[in-house]
Amino acid sequence: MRIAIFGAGSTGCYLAGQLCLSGLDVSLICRPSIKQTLVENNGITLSDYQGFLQTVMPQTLITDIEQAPTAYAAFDVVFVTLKCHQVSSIANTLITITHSNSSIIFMQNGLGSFDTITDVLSHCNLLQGITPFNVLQQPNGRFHKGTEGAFTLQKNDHTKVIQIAMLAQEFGCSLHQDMAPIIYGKLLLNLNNALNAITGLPIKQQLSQRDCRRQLAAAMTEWLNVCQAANIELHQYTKVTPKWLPVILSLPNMLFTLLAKQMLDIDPQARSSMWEDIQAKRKTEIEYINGAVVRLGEKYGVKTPVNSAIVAQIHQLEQSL
Ligand SMILES: NC(=O)C1=CN([C@@H]2O[C@H](COP(=O)(O)OP(=O)(O)OC[C@H]3O[C@@H](n4cnc5c(N)ncnc54)[C@H](OP(=O)(O)O)[C@@H]3O)[C@@H](O)[C@H]2O)C=CC1
Ligand SMILES: CC(C)(CO)C(=O)C(=O)O
Repeated sequence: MRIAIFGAGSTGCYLAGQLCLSGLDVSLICRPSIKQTLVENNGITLSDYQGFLQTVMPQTLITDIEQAPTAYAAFDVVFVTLKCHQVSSIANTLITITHSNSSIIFMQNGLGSFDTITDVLSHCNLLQGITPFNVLQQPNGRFHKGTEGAFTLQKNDHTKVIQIAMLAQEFGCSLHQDMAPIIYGKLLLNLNNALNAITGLPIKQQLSQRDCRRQLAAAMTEWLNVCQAANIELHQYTKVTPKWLPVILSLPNMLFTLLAKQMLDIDPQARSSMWEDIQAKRKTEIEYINGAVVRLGEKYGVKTPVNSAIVAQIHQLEQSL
């Protein structure tokens, strides 16, 4: 089984590293700067907040598909790990590198990017996946996992093989038939991405401040209201059920610290991917995250002023950089 990671950046390199260490055949399709970093540092170094540290080199590093004839119809599984707004631009290349039995697994946060591509890719199996944890790209080809969780993939014959290989290395990997609750539930957590980028603080420090938690609770409450109106079910990622999260987040600091130990058991330096985007002066995924809450709110007649304000603030930040 040949696997490609298309758009290997923070999460893509982390996933590639775990797959390689699981004994799978992995190629990266990445920017020349990533290739150069990996060549100079003998591969991808995976590290995590619990002390894991290992370096591994993927089989092939491709920076230009047109210069890689061995990539034509070559991949049985392609993980797409680029940003939401970049997904639709790679449709033709995805067709070129896959065959009729391939599985393409889209690993984006938020809502909407998957829908932009499904119509044009009807030749093979289209799946979704989620990275429930944070990955920060660091110097020297190091990719650091800052929070807990394991890759979550839609179930089919390819992902079953991947899961077995990953579990054998104790990496964790969960499979689900119905990805909708997984994606919608993750969106609830991603409502912190923009707030984290706005405060500029590490997530742990941000969540230690009650005012910051209350803003997050307000944004989450709007999404929970939309989900109730739209009859959307949410997967539970935290110890408490989604509907209790805003309540817990709004507690005074002492009570919150006592009750939400797991939420604060994260790397002191972990930040959201949107914080990384703002720092790198890249376009953010705000329209697919808080923007999606606003759009669905409009559709179901639920007011979402908090998320609208967050969208506007992030657009302002994008323009000021
Ligand atoms: N980072 C994180 O901690 C988490 C991220 N996610 C989600 O995962 C998805 C991916 O995020 P993340 O890994 O952070 O993204 P990154 O921006 O780190 O990685 C995407 C990579 O793909 C590259 N790329 C874009 N287009 C192409 C192309 N045509 N050919 C080759 N390379 C390309 C980008 O280069 P360039 O920048 O030059 O365009 C970048 O290096 C997002 O939806 C994000 O929300 C989910 C959980 C955690
Ligand atoms: C893991 C989490 C929720 C961390 O903020 C994330 O998805 C992101 O940074 O994009």
